Formats: sequence, C-alpha cells, structure tokens
Amino acid sequence: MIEARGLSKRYGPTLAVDGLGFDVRPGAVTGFLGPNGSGKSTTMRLIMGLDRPDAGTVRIDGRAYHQLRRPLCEVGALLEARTYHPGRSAEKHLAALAAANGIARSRVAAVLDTVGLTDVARKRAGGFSLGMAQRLGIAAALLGDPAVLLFDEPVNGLDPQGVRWIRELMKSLAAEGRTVLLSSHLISEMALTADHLIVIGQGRLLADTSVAELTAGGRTLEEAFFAITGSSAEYRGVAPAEHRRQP
Ligand SMILES: Nc1ncnc2c1ncn2[C@@H]1O[C@H](COP(=O)(O)OP(=O)(O)OP(=O)(O)O)[C@@H](O)[C@H]1O
Repeated sequence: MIEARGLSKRYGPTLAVDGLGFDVRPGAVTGFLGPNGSGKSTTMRLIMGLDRPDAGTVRIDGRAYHQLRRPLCEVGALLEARTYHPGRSAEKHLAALAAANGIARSRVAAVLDTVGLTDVARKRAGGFSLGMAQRLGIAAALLGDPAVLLFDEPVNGLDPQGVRWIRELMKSLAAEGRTVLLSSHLISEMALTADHLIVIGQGRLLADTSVAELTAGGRTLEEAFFAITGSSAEYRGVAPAEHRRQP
C-alpha cells in the first residue's frame, strides 16, 4: 500500500506537485495518468525517496522509503531505463544489485527468465535496444520480490508483443496481491490494464476512481481523460486546421 498525504514539491518557480493525496491499494493495477509535466515522475521519485517533498508525507506499507530495512525487497521501481553500466552484462548488473542488497543469487536467473532476457543475459547491456533496456529495468524492479511496484512508462520502446507482455505482467503482479502503480500515456493500453486510476494535472489530484466508473455510460477512457484534464494541460499545439489558417 502506498499512502501519499499533502505531498508538495517545488523546483524553483515550478510547483511540480501540489498537495497531492491518494492511496494505492494492493491487489489491483492503479494507473497514474496526467498530461505532460503534470508531476507523475516527480511523485514517483518522491515515493522512492529520490527527492524530498517540501511538504507532506508518502509511506510504503506504513513507512517512508528511508525507513525501509531492505528497500529492494519492499518496493521495486522502473523509473528510467538504462540505469546500468553499459559495459556490464544484464546478468552481472542484476548479480551486483542482488549482492549489494542481500538478495539470493538465484533470483537473478528467475527475473531474467520472467522478462525474457535469458538468451542475452551475458551480452553487454550497453548494446541493448530500448525495449530490452526496459525489460532489464523491470527485472531489477522484480529482483527483491517486493510487494509494492512502480512502473513509469514501462511500455516505452516495446513492440506490440512487448506491450501485451507488460499488460499481462502488470495484471499477474496485482493478482498475486501486490500493489502496482503504473504510469503511461497510452490511454487505450491503460483501459486494458488498469483497475483503478489516479489522474493528476498541474500537480493536483483530478480523479481517484475505478476505470469502470470513469467509463460508465459508454464513455471511452480517452473521452473521460480529456474531460477531466481539459483545463490543466500546459502544453498544447494548435489543431492542424488552425495551423493552416495562420499567416
Ligand atoms: N529536477 C527538476 N528541476 C526542475 N524542474 C523539474 C524537475 N523535475 C521536474 N520538473 C518540472 O516539474 C514539472 C513536473 O514534471 P514531471 O516530470 O514530474 O511530470 P510528468 O507528469 O512525469 O511529465 P511527462 O508526462 O512529460 O513525463 C514539470 O514542469 C517539470 O519541468
């Protein structure tokens, strides 16, 4: 369970997260949606203790990240792909993480298998495609077998087969009773994957509800998303027709 209360974070003049409060519950995939720059990645960094909030708290199963005794075994996260040494193999990268965190070496082969990287486990990870790098990042998140998982744009760079694989993986992790927070801009994918949604705009909570409730009455999730975030998208281009009209 993730509990955020009154969470705020400012970067200079930008209030990236503004009094955010929500719970992410176990046993479900919770989608984290919002327009570009709405504060999703910042919120995930605050949850993982990678940034300090200016106000508010965020707890993972009752404790702040820095209070977790074995962090990798309690919460796993894919926040950015390619957070490994390019000269190292996938296997060496995971083995080093396991050793540093007191995780059994046998978990390395297990997670490589889960993400489908067993055949390339001994190749230099620096030569990996973006999709392979995403899979390696997911393997690292799963290494400590944590009950809480965060994934920031995990389908980025994956081919259709990979996108479907992520969907099934997210669902199976939730079905095992884990807490899964998933950000993605692919709303059609979110509609197929998430049970619950937290929608933010300009760092504020706009909706915290089930996908079923948002799409009640035949409304698509995309229509619901635009209705909710309509006035809070900071970056907007002009419509192609308007563009043509401009001198
Ligand atoms: N380290 C930083 N220094 C300065 N500003 C930052 C920093 N990190 C984030 N911001 C700003 O905070 C706001 C929220 O950014 P954030 O990356 O959290 O949004 P996001 O919802 O993840 O966006 P996207 O969907 O585009 O990835 C943006 O205006 C961004 O420019």
